[in-house]
Amino acid sequence: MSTPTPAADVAAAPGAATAAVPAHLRDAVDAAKERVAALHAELPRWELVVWTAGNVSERVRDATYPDGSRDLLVIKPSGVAYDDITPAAMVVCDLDAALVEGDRSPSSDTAAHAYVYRHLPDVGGVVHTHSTYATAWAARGEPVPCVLTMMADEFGGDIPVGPFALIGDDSIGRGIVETLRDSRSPAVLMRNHGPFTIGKDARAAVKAAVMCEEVARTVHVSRQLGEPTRIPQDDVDSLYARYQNVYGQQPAPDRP
Ligand SMILES: O=C(CO)[C@@H](O)[C@H](O)COP(=O)(O)O
Repeated sequence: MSTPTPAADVAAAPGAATAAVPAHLRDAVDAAKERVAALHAELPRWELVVWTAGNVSERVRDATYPDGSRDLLVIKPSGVAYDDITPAAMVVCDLDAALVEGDRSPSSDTAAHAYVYRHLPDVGGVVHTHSTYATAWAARGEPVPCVLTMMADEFGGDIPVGPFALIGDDSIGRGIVETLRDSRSPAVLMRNHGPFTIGKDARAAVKAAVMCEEVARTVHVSRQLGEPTRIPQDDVDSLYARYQNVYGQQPAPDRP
């Protein structure tokens, strides 16, 4: 098995790739490019973004380094129209956000995504949108209160607000991690910016982004009618446990 080239050991011109995708990760990276490109199409389909706003990434694990230090991420290039997002257009970076493969600048949120992968090892997908209702809550700096069974199911409580952070470095990532590290919620509303969601893979993070917008909208509408009622914590816990462990199709039991 070939040893991956550490990005930091290879000098390169600014903006150029600093390392190649290791041969043993080639198939996994290509498969992730297919998934991530297709998932970007879900953002406009669910009306979570306008123009080129928003981004999806997925972690590619390198099992030869179980500490995750050589994992890669696949993300879209910055400022590219959703219609032009194809698997071949995808960009590969290491978890320091250095370019590994691709001929365009990575998403402006790459450092934020990379920070999340570095600090939350179970996270395999990250999504950022500017979906209208979730972003409206972010603009107010107010968590979405857990007043719906769908919220208890998916988020296990309120959707929290993260700190205001400037775009471009890992400040957003730090805010996401410090807010979500001890939360069951896979979504955080970054103050004055918008939702960032996480999941075991990119698809799960996209689902969390869709659900986040849905409940932000419903709770907002409910508020127009009066103050919605919180679900008691015991019921939130019970709903969350059922949805996370029982809901949907369970694997078939082993047969003798
Ligand atoms: O809000 C931001 C920056 O955080 C982004 O969502 C941009 O709107 C899209 O950036 P790219 O992914 O195209 O660089």
